[in-house]
Amino acid sequence: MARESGPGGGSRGIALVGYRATGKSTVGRIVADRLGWPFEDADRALERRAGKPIAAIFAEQGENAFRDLEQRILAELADGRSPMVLATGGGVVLRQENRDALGRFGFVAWLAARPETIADRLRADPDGRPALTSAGLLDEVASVLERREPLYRRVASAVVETDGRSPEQVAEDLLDRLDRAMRGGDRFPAPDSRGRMP
Ligand SMILES: Nc1ncnc2c1ncn2[C@@H]1O[C@H](COP(=O)(O)OP(=O)(O)OP(=O)(O)O)[C@@H](O)[C@H]1O
Ligand SMILES: O=C(O)C1=C[C@@H](O)[C@@H](O)[C@H](O)C1
Ligand SMILES: [Mg+2]
Repeated sequence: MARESGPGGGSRGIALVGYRATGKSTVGRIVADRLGWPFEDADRALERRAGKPIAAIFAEQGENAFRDLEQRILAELADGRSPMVLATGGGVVLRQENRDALGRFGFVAWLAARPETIADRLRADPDGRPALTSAGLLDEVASVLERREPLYRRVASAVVETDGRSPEQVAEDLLDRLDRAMRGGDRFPAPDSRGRMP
């Protein structure tokens, strides 16, 4: 799959990208537990730094200010040397600087889902996510996702489908993809997806 920074080129571990409610935070935690690696959620790191929820940043300072902070947080998180599992924000791929920073991760998993699935999950998880357009929920998801898909694809080492699968099944698939990528010779930091050192 095409990448801007070369497949498996980074040493920062695993990053999960994808639209809202594709399960980056939920699945990322499971994968980190399985690997025994630290887990970080870029959205939560950003909220800690800002001292307020993302919705308040959008409302008070606008989306651009949020994107600037998102870029700073990702740059910091990508700058360590030991492996971690990072759940990113859904719009992280919008900026070239962020796509470059994702190249510091050895494996970038794109969690994918159909717009209908995403809208259903968002309705069931009213987490105060700010609107991204003035359209209705399903129209917003479909149109924003369509615009972002080429960007997710550009940074992804693998696409992991999440429709009709539990977070545990998605995590298992991700770990299998990781194993396969390592066997395929991609450079990746130890240990492997079962916690073994190569
Ligand atoms: N595979 C799945 N099957 C069913 N529900 C799921 C699945 N993955 C995630 N969910 C549910 O969808 C909601 C959003 O999940 P989560 O917060 O992990 O997504 P996210 O990709 O991190 O979203 P965001 O970009 O908004 O942070 C939660 O209620 C979660 O339980
Ligand atoms: O898709 C998006 O643009 C966003 C997704 C969330 O993870 C947050 O990063 C924020 O709500 C913006
Ligand atoms: Mg999340």
